[in-house]
Amino acid sequence: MNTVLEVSGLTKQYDGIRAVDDLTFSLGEHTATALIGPNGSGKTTTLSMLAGLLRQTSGTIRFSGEGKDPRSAIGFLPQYPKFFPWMTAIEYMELAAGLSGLEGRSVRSACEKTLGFVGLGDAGKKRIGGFSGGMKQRLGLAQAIVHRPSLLLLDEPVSALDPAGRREVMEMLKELGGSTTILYSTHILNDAEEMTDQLLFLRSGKLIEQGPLREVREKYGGSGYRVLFNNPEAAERFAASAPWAARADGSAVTISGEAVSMEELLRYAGGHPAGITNIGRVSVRLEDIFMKVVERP
Ligand SMILES: Nc1ncnc2c1ncn2[C@@H]1O[C@H](COP(=O)(O)OP(=O)(O)OP(=O)(O)O)[C@@H](O)[C@H]1O
Repeated sequence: MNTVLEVSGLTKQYDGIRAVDDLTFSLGEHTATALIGPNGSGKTTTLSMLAGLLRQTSGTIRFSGEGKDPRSAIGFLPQYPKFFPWMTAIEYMELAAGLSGLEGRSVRSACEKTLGFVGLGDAGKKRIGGFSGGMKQRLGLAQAIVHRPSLLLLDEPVSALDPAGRREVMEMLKELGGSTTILYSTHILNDAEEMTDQLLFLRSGKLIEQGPLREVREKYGGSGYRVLFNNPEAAERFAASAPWAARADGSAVTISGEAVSMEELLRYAGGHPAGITNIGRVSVRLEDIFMKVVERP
């Protein structure tokens, strides 16, 4: 896979605080990477340096589009995009398109098409001052993608949205992911779980865990099975007599995916069916992994 961005030893030192500390990672072409970490862990500072808005104290950022004007190759959505309330959405888009290097007669249609893509097709002539928070967030995304960047950096793209808006924007990002490399920070871990090839965990400016979601998941508990019973006693009996390690919790029994295959489990359960109401697969949630990673010594 081609590498789009290579970051090595990236560090940002402010007076008295190392906001970003020696980050090394790379982004493969057309992959989506979630940058996650507690408040103040350095996500915004990292994205700002990658977007070229903030100079690093040390370290290197190598972008495969080097040589090209980064404004035309990178799209950036800040955490709190700033708008001129007196401008209409289409005027703002044309301004953003110009700053990204788009010129000529196609600019207007690119802006209209992008507004349509983010669900603001009918709002082009409306003033931004009258937009809801969700509409502004969509407009922020639209300005970041109007020039079809090869690298899209998004700082909390969905945090300001309601659940329906979040879903829509995540679907848009998935669609863009087919042709763009995306790095986004988020606190909404359910969403990250859906659209992540790679995870980067930051804590106090340091990258303390990274890797493909599947590998990180395996490392922090993996996947397994949950057998549900119609009463806790039946669950206890099943867990105590099962030939593999099984943990009863109320009316449920959890079994590690490493201990047994689904086929074996079903065969065993068929011979010991007392009280069983459901058998399913479960995976450790990203939220649980997050807590383990950030609380790790
Ligand atoms: N201009 C600055 N001067 C001094 N310290 C700063 C500056 N900008 C950020 N910091 C500090 O750097 C650290 C990282 O901040 P940053 O905003 O990058 O974190 P974050 O992970 O994006 O947080 P959040 O999730 O709350 O948005 C914080 O301790 C912050 O106070």
